[in-house]
Amino acid sequence: MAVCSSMAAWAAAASAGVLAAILLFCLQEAVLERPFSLRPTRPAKDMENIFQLVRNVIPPMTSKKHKGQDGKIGIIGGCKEYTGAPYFAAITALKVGADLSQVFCTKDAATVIKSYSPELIVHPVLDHPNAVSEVDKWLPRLHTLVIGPGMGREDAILDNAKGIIEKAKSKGLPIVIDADGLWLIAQQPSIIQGYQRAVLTPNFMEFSRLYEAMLSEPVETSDQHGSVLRLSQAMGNITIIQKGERDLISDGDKVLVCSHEGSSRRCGGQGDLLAGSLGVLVHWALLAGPEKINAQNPFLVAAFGACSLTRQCNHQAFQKYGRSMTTSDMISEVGTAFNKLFET
Ligand SMILES: NC(=O)C1=CN([C@@H]2O[C@H](COP(=O)(O)OP(=O)(O)OC[C@H]3O[C@@H](n4cnc5c(N)ncnc54)[C@H](O)[C@@H]3O)[C@@H](O)[C@H]2O)[C@@H](O)CC1
Ligand SMILES: Nc1ncnc2c1ncn2[C@@H]1O[C@H](COP(=O)(O)OP(=O)(O)OP(=O)(O)O)[C@@H](O)[C@H]1O
Ligand SMILES: [Mg+2]
Repeated sequence: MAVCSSMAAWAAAASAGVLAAILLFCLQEAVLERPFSLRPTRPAKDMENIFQLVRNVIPPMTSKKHKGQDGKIGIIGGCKEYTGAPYFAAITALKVGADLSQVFCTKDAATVIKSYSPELIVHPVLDHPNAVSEVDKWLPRLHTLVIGPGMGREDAILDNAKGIIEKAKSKGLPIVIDADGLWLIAQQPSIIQGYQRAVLTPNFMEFSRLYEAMLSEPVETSDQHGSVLRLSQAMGNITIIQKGERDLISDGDKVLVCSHEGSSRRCGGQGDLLAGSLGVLVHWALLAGPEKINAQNPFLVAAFGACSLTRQCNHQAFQKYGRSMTTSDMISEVGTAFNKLFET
């Protein structure tokens, strides 16, 4: 770190007090530059090895398992305009290690998404008159629901999504809400408020919309930690990932910061990859049980894992493709990124 290496030159001229101030500056910089830093309301020791906690929840590969045991993820999204987003989320869930990935989209998006990949099970039901009951039939066979990628904002679809969320909550299903699912939540926060088995994954714009809807004031950009903490508390301690240059993750009690190195490439679809990976990690973190995660909030552990993985995929893909990198290139990196972060 440049400022620290030139400290020797400074030492000759600086008094002990100034030197102490420079040391403090370096230490602070070092903390902020770590892959994560923590601003807890409780002692930092309990989340120190957050990476290890993520590793602890990854299920072992054994011959004793049957198809589906490592994860059955449902994606609610996909419409005429957006077919890539649900595909990105669904295929990422499989690449992270889920066994089955199902997309529930509108009729005219289904053939398109099916054409992207034979691995996905695609249901053309989201604009069906009985969409809610059609999806409800599948909920008992899913571990996590990811709502929003490419869902669009048509009133009829948003109404169906609201009904699907109610059904999922009644079954205690963990729910990731992203993209246009967050548009719905900003209009009607009570749909999810207080449901602590949900994780919200807003980008800058989605966070601002939700924050203003819940706290009736603009986001305080100079106090990012406080803002994500306050929004989580206002939502009833739902876990929130505020995506950005650094990802801020809060359950209303703690704030984790994921600043794992990514790149300066901001192509569309990266949030959809994050949402799909989060769907799997939430299932694994809940399945692992409290002893594997130091009795921490499983949604915090899963969120940190998904943020780190997404940024690592970005970093690896950018190394290869630079400015021409796309989210599809990132998806090709999921296996090696996951292995590098969590299995070596
Ligand atoms: N290939 C696809 O099918 C894709 C579909 N997508 C879907 O598109 C729908 C709308 O998503 P959007 O993210 O565009 O909608 P938003 O309403 O969140 O964002 C609208 C616009 O805000 C701007 N913006 C984003 N971050 C910003 C920042 N930090 N500061 C200032 N402006 C910023 C961007 O230009 C963005 O398009 C969602 O359903 C999403 O899933 C996207 O995920 C991208 C890829
Ligand atoms: N300025 C930045 N520097 C580094 N990484 C960033 C930056 N902004 C966002 N990211 C990372 O990019 C990923 C996607 O965040 P982004 O804000 O683009 O989500 P999004 O808008 O929902 O994406 P999508 O296009 O899929 O909807 C996250 O992993 C986030 O950490
Ligand atoms: Mg998004």
